[in-house]
Amino acid sequence: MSFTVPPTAPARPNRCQLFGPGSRPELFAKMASSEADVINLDLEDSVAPADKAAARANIIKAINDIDWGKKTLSVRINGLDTEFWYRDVVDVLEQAGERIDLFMIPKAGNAKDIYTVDALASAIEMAKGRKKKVGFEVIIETALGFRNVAEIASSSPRMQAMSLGAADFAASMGMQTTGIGGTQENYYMLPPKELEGPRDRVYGDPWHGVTAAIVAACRSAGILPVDGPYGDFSDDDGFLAQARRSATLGMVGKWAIHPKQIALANSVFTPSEEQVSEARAILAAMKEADEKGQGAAVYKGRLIDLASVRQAQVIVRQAEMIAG
Ligand SMILES: CC(=O)SCCNC(=O)CCNC(=O)[C@H](O)C(C)(C)COP(=O)(O)OP(=O)(O)OC[C@H]1O[C@@H](n2cnc3c(N)ncnc32)[C@H](O)[C@@H]1OP(=O)(O)O
Ligand SMILES: O=CC(=O)O
Ligand SMILES: [Mg+2]
Repeated sequence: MSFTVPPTAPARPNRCQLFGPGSRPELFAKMASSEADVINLDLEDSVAPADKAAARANIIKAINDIDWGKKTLSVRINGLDTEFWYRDVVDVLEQAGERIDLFMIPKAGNAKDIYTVDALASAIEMAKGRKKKVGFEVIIETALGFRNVAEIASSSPRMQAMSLGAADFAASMGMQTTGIGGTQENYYMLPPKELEGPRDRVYGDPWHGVTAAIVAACRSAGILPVDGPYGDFSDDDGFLAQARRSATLGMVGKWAIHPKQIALANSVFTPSEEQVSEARAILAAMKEADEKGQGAAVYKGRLIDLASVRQAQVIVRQAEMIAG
């Protein structure tokens, strides 16, 4: 290990973040009774400009009136390049009670963006005598945010999580797609032409680079890396494939933009019984090896050592944290 020890991420489940437009208050009670760990009430891109004020009022009322249970409750504010964001922060922090947990800051470009919202939130919290400091989560969804992902992740003690926003990210990067996340038709490789046999397409993952960058930034800053939206909510298999790739790379959860995606996300980001018992078996085998004074051992024909212990602990800790 480096002498620099990264802080640990918040120990709370974040397997699924369910979004709903602030302009559709009829959805709020359904969101509260869902199986999502995190609720994101949206003031940004799912709310038309003419509806922003009404959506703010809806969200303030919902924060105050609805029983959100143990869920993490987050409000996505508008981007810092708009005329809306300051009023989102001011109205919510002045008028909503302490039940709100997080602001989600979209299109984060650099640490100064987060500092700006931090300064405003801090002033309001002091003025209003709020006891609980609101936390922050951000979306990496621009080329600038991708470039500055590490400074954004460690920009404020309020930071708790960071999501990949595939739709805006694609737009900002100039990617040739209108799909929101997942496999892209033209992102493929072919076997070398010298090889015999059919040249079937092998699809790559166009989100791999930014996903790995987000995970590294989050893990070294002690915050939670999260995969964002999968737009085609009629494609369960596509959602599962995208979520499994993110989970394999270290993300802890994924957004749902429709309630049918909640169970899919929860299934991927809850370690399965097989994964947990395999991890526990590795820990037991290493304990036995340790008692014999060995740092490495053979488990089911493969090497395990102290790194395997750390890998197994990730899965066991995740399962225990989710079980509560
Ligand atoms: C790129 C980004 O920024 S993504 C993040 C921002 N986007 C969003 O927040 C969009 C969130 N999702 C939605 O607004 C909606 O789900 C839509 C527009 C995609 C589809 O809405 P609908 O056409 O009403 O969906 P549909 O008819 O399939 O709904 C089925 C049921 O789920 C409910 N439902 C739909 N969306 C949600 C939701 N987000 N949360 C909770 N319940 C919901 C409906 O009310 C309906 O309930 P019912 O069976 O009791 O009548
Ligand atoms: O905000 C989310 C996105 O994908 O864009
Ligand atoms: Mg976006």
